[in-house]
Amino acid sequence: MLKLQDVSRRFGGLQALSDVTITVPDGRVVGLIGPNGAGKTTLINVISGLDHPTSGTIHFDGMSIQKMPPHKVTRLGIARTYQNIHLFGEMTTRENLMVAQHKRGTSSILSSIFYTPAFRRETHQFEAEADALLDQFRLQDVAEAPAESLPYGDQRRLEMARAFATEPRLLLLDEPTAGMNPTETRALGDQILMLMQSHHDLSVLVIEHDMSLIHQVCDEVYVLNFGKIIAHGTPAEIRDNPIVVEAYLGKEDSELI
Ligand SMILES: Nc1ncnc2c1ncn2[C@@H]1O[C@H](COP(=O)(O)OP(=O)(O)OP(=O)(O)O)[C@@H](O)[C@H]1O
Repeated sequence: MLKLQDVSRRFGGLQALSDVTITVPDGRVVGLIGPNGAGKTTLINVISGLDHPTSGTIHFDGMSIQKMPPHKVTRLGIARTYQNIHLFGEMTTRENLMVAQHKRGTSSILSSIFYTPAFRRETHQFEAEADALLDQFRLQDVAEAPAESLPYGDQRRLEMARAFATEPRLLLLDEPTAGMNPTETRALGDQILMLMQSHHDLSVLVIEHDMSLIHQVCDEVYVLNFGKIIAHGTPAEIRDNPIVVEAYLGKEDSELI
């Protein structure tokens, strides 16, 4: 379980997060919505160790993580995707997955140079797991293609598969459907639901502007506005909440439906 308690992040004079308290229980999909500039990416950055809160605490399974660097947070079982795609473009789809798997590998550099039995076993295990991920994320047909040559929707799915290759217990998704059409968005929602069915302990925190995805996958939703949580509830409760509607209608680019 992830628990943020009174988390604040100030950038100079700008209060990007202000006393944010949220919980992501095991086995649940929690949505985070809010107008542009509300602080959503900052929130995912402080959870994943890319940034740190100015004050407040973050606990994952009871362990304090608010000062941890990103690689330690990943090792604890928290993985993320980015709003802008962060793939290794010249590497193949399969290689992108295997790089992520090696983050949890135990073989030393020496064992790889001498190609020891332990190193070979680990490599075979990673190859088998990469095949399973390619299958699960419907990327078999593009397994040997450079990531940069993939259609946009496939690149987004590969980002999610690569985060999943680290075997996370908490997946942080930063606008996973950005730039997708409604059919691709629906398919990505199905993908998240399938992951939840096959991995009962997995929890997901998803930032989204697309309310159809929020309704499709989320058990509960938090709404952030000017760095503050202004509402929390089921997707239906959030849709009907006048405070939330006002926060969005106050913006010219209101996208809440
Ligand atoms: N490193 C930084 N230095 C200074 N200000 C920052 C920094 N990162 C974010 N901010 C500011 O913090 C506020 C929150 O930004 P953030 O990117 O978290 O919002 P967001 O809700 O993710 O927005 P969007 O939906 O547009 O991605 C914004 O005003 C942004 O300009």
